[in-house]
Amino acid sequence: MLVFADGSAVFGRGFGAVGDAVGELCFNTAMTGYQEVMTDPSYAGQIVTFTFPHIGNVGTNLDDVEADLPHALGCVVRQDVTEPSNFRNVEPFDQWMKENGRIGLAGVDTRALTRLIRVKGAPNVVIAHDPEGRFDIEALAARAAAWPGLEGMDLAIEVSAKESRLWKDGVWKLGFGYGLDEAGEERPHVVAIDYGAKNNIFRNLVKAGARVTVLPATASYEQVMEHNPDGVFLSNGPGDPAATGEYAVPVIRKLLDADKPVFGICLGHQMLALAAGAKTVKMHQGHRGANHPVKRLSDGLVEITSMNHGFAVDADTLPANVKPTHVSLFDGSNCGIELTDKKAFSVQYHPEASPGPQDSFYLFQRFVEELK
Ligand SMILES: NC(=O)CC[C@H](N)C(=O)O
Repeated sequence: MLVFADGSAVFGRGFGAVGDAVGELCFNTAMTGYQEVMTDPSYAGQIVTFTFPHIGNVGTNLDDVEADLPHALGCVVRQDVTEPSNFRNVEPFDQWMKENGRIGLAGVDTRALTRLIRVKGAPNVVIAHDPEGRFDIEALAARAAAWPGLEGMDLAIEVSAKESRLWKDGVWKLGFGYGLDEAGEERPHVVAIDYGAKNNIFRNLVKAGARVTVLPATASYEQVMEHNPDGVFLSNGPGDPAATGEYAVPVIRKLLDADKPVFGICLGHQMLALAAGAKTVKMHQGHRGANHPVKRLSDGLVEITSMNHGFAVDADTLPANVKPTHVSLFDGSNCGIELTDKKAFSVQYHPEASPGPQDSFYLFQRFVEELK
């Protein structure tokens, strides 16, 4: 069941792990890519309602992962998970959820739940799974009420890579998998700061022609510079961008002062904006899906994008040297910036897709070409 802070509850049929977890309930409208969504570290602290009814029907595989583990705490789905039907399947979705300690709830009216989130905003809930049905609803509601919520919560530090490493894989090809990066030393060197990165971002940087070294979120300015980067990439990640405190924004400021080219995605976009002097705000329901239209302001072209964010850059707070470059056609919120006096730009959406359309792959090429 799902238990809300006010004591209301939604019942369904449990799958995956037995137990309970507290977090923010959000919804994602993507029609493909549930394994990528579940493993996206930006979903730490969240429970995902999938609006698409057939979740789990292609099972899980070893390739479609954005991190080593699922990071979403659980998921809520309409249909019961069926036998996997796909040549790439390795393990059924419900078993994969169970092995990874993630809770699933099926048989829920996900349309009603989504409407509730849209009206009331993303609520804090407990998801609980007990095959015997022994639920202490009052205690679970109290837990949901006591959870402080994502605003002010720093989660990037928890999911970030702990060690630095060289990234090797390129993008996935049918029959070949991810393949190895044959890149030589002469390729531009991107130091990617991992605040909870999705793997497909690094794969796309490699595909665009970069050599990629991944550093932990807590890497200091000096540690970044030791790797002699041609450019620095700021990754996506979970939690409140304004709560990343001392380890992120001050380092980004120093990188800008040193005129290092910077490219940021999602949390990285929000933190570049903070470093430039803008503010971020918590959104009512957030944007999560794989078909969000975004307008590129330079020429009016519309990109269909993959999105996953619950915070946004407040466009009214952008300083004079920060130009908005992209805007959401759903609600007008800021979706991209460029610093006019530095080589730094970022987008709120996910050009690496996974899941989603490939309209925005050009951004990786643009960044790597600039470094060349
Ligand atoms: N995908 C992301 O990087 C999400 C950024 C941030 N945690 C948000 O919810 O807005």
